[in-house]
Amino acid sequence: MTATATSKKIKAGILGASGYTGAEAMRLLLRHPSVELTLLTADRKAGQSVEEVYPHLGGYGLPDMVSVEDADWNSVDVVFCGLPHGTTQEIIATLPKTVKVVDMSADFRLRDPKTYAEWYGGEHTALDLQKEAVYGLTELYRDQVRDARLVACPGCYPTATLIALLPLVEAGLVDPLDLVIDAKSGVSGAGRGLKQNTLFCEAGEGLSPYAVASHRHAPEIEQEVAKFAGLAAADVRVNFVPHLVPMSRGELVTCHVRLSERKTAADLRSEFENRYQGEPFVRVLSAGAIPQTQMVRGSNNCVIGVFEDRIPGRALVIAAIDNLVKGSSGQAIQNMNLMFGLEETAGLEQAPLFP
Ligand SMILES: NC(=O)C1=CN([C@@H]2O[C@H](COP(=O)(O)OP(=O)(O)OC[C@H]3O[C@@H](n4cnc5c(N)ncnc54)[C@H](OP(=O)(O)O)[C@@H]3O)[C@@H](O)[C@H]2O)C=CC1
Ligand SMILES: CC(=O)N[C@@H](CCC(=O)OP(=O)(O)O)C(=O)O
Repeated sequence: MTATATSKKIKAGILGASGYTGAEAMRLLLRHPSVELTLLTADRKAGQSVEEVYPHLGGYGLPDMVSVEDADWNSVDVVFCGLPHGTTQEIIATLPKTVKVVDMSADFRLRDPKTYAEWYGGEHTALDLQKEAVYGLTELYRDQVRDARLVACPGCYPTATLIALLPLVEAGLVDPLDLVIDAKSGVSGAGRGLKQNTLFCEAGEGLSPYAVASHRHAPEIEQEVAKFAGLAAADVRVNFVPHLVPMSRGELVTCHVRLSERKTAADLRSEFENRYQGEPFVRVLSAGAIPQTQMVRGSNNCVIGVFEDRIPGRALVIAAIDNLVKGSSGQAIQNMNLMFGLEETAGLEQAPLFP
């Protein structure tokens, strides 16, 4: 179904609407010219109104939250999944094939079932769907996303990291076997569920590295770096360390790269300028300008800066996104737009919120 083929609005459901990515998807889709929200699901909050769960979204006439068991799949053309890992695959497997799926969880991102089982604590239960899924890093997979029924949106850290690295790896400008990624995220990246490390007293006024060199986004980044470098995934290992930062949203990655012979930071900048020219949501900053999370807050934008390193033969690429927009719900809507033949930017045009 394309928007040009029918004037009817696309009927969209959000599974996991009571979570943070679900709330952000609701906020963005409320302004989407071609989408009507017809189904919202929750687990513990099933039966509650949107106003009860998210007071800031009250008064927009959204449907109440229902459990997945009570969902009417005939009421939707597409579902956005903001569900925990493992849960999505079970639920999606029961859906009619006519419903398109934009998944924000990690269930369909990893192509190798063994790697999935190793990092996500068990066998995948919907391998046929995993094979069908297209990796939804829109800027790099646009053509495949257009034709997909099931899109697996990248994790928030991989989104920023891969936008910053894949064009350089593909062009042979940096060594794919020497990538160090120093990543920071706002606390909403951990979801709305109660967790000790995201309590105000534990996350506030401090900076905490976690999952040091053992985060499940490392194999996802390695999968894509390997693909774009023409290597086997098993041969690529990246150094990836995430940090929790006391801010509600935003994400920034500082990527330390080794330049290929005779290449300079200026070559990296030229590659980005060529590659991302005309991209509606990726902005390569002018030399010297420093990416900050404040530049992208509330928007679907990704800003990138390239810097010389004092160590000869090395450079730094810094990228910032909003984890709840480009890092999840915004990118998911960008993908949905392509899947339905809409303007890629529909519903996503808002400028960043500052201060
Ligand atoms: N937060 C972020 O920045 C990003 C998150 N993601 C991924 O997106 C997904 C959603 O994340 P987020 O919104 O932060 O998570 P939240 O924890 O905030 O929300 C999870 C949602 O799933 C529902 N849910 C939980 N268990 C079940 C179940 N067994 N059956 C049906 N529904 C269930 C919850 O319902 P209820 O509240 O009623 O219990 C809630 O609506 C996760 O896979 C996450 O890793 C990806 C990129 C970025
Ligand atoms: C701050 C924080 O806790 N962030 C989450 C990443 C959220 C996300 O993008 O990832 P997934 O969809 O892969 O879960 C984490 O590190 O687990």
